[in-house]
Amino acid sequence: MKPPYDALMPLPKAELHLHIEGTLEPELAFALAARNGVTLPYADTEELREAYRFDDLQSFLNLYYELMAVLRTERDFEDLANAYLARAAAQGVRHAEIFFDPQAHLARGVAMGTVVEGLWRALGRSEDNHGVSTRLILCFLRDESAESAMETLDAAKPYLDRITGVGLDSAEVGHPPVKFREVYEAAAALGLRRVAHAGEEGPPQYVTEALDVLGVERVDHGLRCMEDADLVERLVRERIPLTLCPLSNVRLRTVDVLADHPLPAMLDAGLLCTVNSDDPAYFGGYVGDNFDAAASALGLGEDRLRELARNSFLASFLEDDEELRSRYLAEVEAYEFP
Ligand code: HPA
Ligand SMILES: [Zn+2]
Repeated sequence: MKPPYDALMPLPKAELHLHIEGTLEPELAFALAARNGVTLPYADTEELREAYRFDDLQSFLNLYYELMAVLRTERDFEDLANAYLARAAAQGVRHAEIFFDPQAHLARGVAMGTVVEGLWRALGRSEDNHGVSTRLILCFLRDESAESAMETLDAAKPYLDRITGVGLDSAEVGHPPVKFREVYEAAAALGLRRVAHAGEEGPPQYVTEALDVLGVERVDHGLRCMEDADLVERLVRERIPLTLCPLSNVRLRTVDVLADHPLPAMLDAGLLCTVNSDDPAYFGGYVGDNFDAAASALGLGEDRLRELARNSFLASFLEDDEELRSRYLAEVEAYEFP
């Protein structure tokens, strides 16, 4: 039986695929615009929300990068992160591994230190303030050059005590993982964990390449692996987690409707799937909303939902705090659906 909506909010979960810039709600965008004297090309929040009609990844990214203009100071990044953490905590998130896109800020003259220290003002106090443990993952923009990615990694070197790993995002098709071989090697040599978006809009070969060439430990989206049975078998055998984002897939037209989402087939195949929100301000919901929508549309029962919550902690980068991971896993097992 499908649990009622409210049951899925307190279910303890980790969020592993979340772009902090994608949590910028229209109300906060206008507040920051006013604070920083930035003019947005929209009259009000309603007109801005009207612009949230996406045909594909690129049409979303255009708006995503445009709105970042309002993020200028450490305090802006702190406020952005605190707003996310409060919403996430209210939806049962106990641990969040958060992506950020420094190149999009450096290009606007906002320094790496402003971004990282601003985010850290919120993340460093998140366990106390929100009851959410956090990690930070620096993403390279795959539609920028490999040289730019390497320069970005260099710029991040003074802040590596704040950064757990690297990722790869932005426009996927035409920008295969192999383009970033050297920067991923350099990141690995610095002791950073590695993930990458692959198989969202791009072909299954990009997933294989992310594993073989970049050495990723976790694949973001990875949806299109389902087109390649050998790849699915490998992902199952190697226990490679996939960070799925159901509402994002519908909004960006990767799947037509949620009822067609391959999540149940992926779980049946034995894949280590997790459910996440991606860019919740743009895609119609935070992670609890993704759990709820997926449960309703796909008829997920309690066992599947508990499996997804368990997977989120198993797939997290909590190797540096196994005690905390064990505590979270125990919370998942003890959770009683009302
Ligand atoms: O869903 C996404 N895919 C790729 N790049 C992104 N950058 C923010 N969100 C996304
Ligand atoms: Zn993403």
